[in-house]
Amino acid sequence: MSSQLALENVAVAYGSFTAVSGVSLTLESGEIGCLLGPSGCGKTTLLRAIAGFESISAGRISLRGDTISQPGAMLPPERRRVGMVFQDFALFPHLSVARNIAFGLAAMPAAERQQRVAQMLELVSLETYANAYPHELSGGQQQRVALARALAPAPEVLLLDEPFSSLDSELREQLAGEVRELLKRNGVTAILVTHDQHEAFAMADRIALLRQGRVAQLDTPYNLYHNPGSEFVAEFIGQGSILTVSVNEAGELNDGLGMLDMGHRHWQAGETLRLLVRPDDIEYDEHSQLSLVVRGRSFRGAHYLYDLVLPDGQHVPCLAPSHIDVPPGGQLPVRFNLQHVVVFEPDTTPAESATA
Ligand SMILES: Nc1ncnc2c1ncn2[C@@H]1O[C@H](COP(=O)(O)OP(=O)(O)OP(=O)(O)O)[C@@H](O)[C@H]1O
Repeated sequence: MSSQLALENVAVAYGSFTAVSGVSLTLESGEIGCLLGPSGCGKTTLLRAIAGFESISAGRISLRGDTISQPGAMLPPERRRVGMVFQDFALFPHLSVARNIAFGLAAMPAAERQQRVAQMLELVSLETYANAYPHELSGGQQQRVALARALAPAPEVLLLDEPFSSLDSELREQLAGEVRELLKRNGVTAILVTHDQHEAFAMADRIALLRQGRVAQLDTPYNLYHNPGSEFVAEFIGQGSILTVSVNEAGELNDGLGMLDMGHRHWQAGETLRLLVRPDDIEYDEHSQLSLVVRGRSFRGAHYLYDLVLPDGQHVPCLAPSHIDVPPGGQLPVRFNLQHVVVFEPDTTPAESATA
């Protein structure tokens, strides 16, 4: 059976500049995907290509097996059965909530339209706001109206363009979780664009992390964090440091501290490796012989995130309970717990250019 949405080897060019190339990904029915990445990596360009606002210069985009974009041919946005929620919600200020939601249903007979609007109001729990105007609603409520409006025509895929960015940061993660619940409950296939990994984690089943117009890794949130395939992914996702370490004659890793306990893993003597160390790979241990200098720290409520200096000058993060209160310049006794860390071969390839 065909995927709900499939991108095969898609490229998008603006004149001679190739903004996106070689992008392949599929979404199955009811799946929530995410395009994540730093500013300028091509997220919006890809979303616009899926919506039909941007033509593609290579590859194919299809919805349930039907081609909607290929070089030189594209179905116009209004014929794609794609719904869109914009960054600023784009509600019509002079229309009531109900009329905003009814906007895309002009072709429907009036009675059916009214029923559909009522159903959408219920879906987003705004039944009592049908006659309110957008300015009378909170940011979160406005967003639910935008969602209801986009879902009203029953699109085959819902596109969400940075849907939480105009809301305050406290609300964002909570809303991302709520929107996920709503979409999952209703079996909506959706794709979200964001540069915020917490939003991506809270909403998506699978994430395509983009770098300079290409997919750096397409994976579950768990794998992106725990099994990053490259240093770029490791540095973009979560916190951590990448240490340069050498392998000694016994095949063990040595970083100037003595040996790092890596469980049963061994490497070729003489090699240099890059090791991803996450804050939870280094634990506070009051009995440890090893103390590291505190370079800085930030308060996280239950924890301090410490920035510690190794004897050779490299830094490592460490998450310690916040009652362990060592100011910068002090020494924190720690233990390395590196059984699950990720090791990279040295990355000598220069960053790829997006321009083909
Ligand atoms: N209309 C355009 N004409 C020419 N270049 C463009 C156009 N739109 C985007 N670009 C370029 O294409 C690249 C990708 O842009 P895009 O807006 O897709 O990135 P993004 O990942 O969505 O970034 P942001 O998170 O900042 O919105 C950038 O280098 C951008 O400068």
